[in-house]
Amino acid sequence: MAYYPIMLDLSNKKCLIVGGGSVAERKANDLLKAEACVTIISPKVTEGIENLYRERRVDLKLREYQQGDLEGYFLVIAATDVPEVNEEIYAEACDRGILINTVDQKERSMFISPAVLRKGDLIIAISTSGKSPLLARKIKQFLDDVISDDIVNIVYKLGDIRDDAKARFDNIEDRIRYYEDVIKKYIRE
Ligand SMILES: C[C@@]1(CC(=O)O)c2cc3[nH]c(cc4nc(cc5[nH]c(cc(n2)[C@H]1CCC(=O)O)[C@@](C)(CC(=O)O)[C@@H]5CCC(=O)O)C(CC(=O)O)=C4CCC(=O)O)c(CCC(=O)O)c3CC(=O)O
Ligand SMILES: NC(=O)C1=CN([C@@H]2O[C@H](COP(=O)(O)OP(=O)(O)OC[C@H]3O[C@@H](n4cnc5c(N)ncnc54)[C@H](O)[C@@H]3O)[C@@H](O)[C@H]2O)C=CC1
Repeated sequence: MAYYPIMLDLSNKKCLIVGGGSVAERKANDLLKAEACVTIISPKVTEGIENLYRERRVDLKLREYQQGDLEGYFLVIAATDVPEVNEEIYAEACDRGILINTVDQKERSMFISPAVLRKGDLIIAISTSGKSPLLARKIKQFLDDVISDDIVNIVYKLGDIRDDAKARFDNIEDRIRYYEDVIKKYIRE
């Protein structure tokens, strides 16, 4: 499988997770970090999901998945521990043209989740194309240790000077030279 990585804007988009175990909880927290509107359908849920519901951060339907549940959603994650149910959800998502991630079968997924390191606006996503999620997590931890938190300010400042540079320099070559000088200065510091 040759994947195409993208950065999706999920803010205020309706996203559904079917299943309420530890995998569903991890995916729910990641979707919330992206400011998505999250609904979970599952007869049983973890304490973590129960807390998210109590804090009104997710909507919850305490029942099994039914055909038709995907109506109106932008994205769905099939995270039950029953392969046949995940297959049904995948089939409905394909019929409706909804983006789907099936946690137990990458062949039944239109996208898979990378391990994600966030430092302010810098987002580093690591995928092994599904070969070893554990390795993806370890690489994330390694990068977290070696990339200083100063990067948060550097990215912020570079974002800030960009509008100014567009007004100051007419051509892109001059702008790129300017950004490179600023980046060199910050990295040296
Ligand atoms: C294909 C994919 C689909 C998807 O979920 O999107 C998938 C599938 C499966 N994962 C399984 C197992 C584990 N998954 C993790 C952890 C994570 N899994 C994540 C992503 C992905 N997992 C996608 C590919 C990512 C890539 O391309 O590398 C991460 C990165 C992000 C996230 O989940 O959001 C997150 C780390 C988050 C972080 O810490 O940052 C751990 C380790 C742990 O829990 O510590 C284990 C146990 C160790 C191991 O197996 O490696 C199993 C077998 C279950 C079984 O054996 O029963 C399947 C199914 C299969 O492979 O058949
Ligand atoms: N993608 C990933 O990162 C990983 C995937 N997995 C896979 O993910 C699956 C789920 O893992 P866990 O969360 O640990 O399992 P779990 O057993 O803790 O949770 C399964 C959840 O699915 C719910 N469920 C069962 N039937 C349902 C139905 N018909 N409708 C709605 N909800 C239903 C259960 O109530 C439960 O809340 C496992 O089968 C495993 O193969 C496991 C580890 C990591």
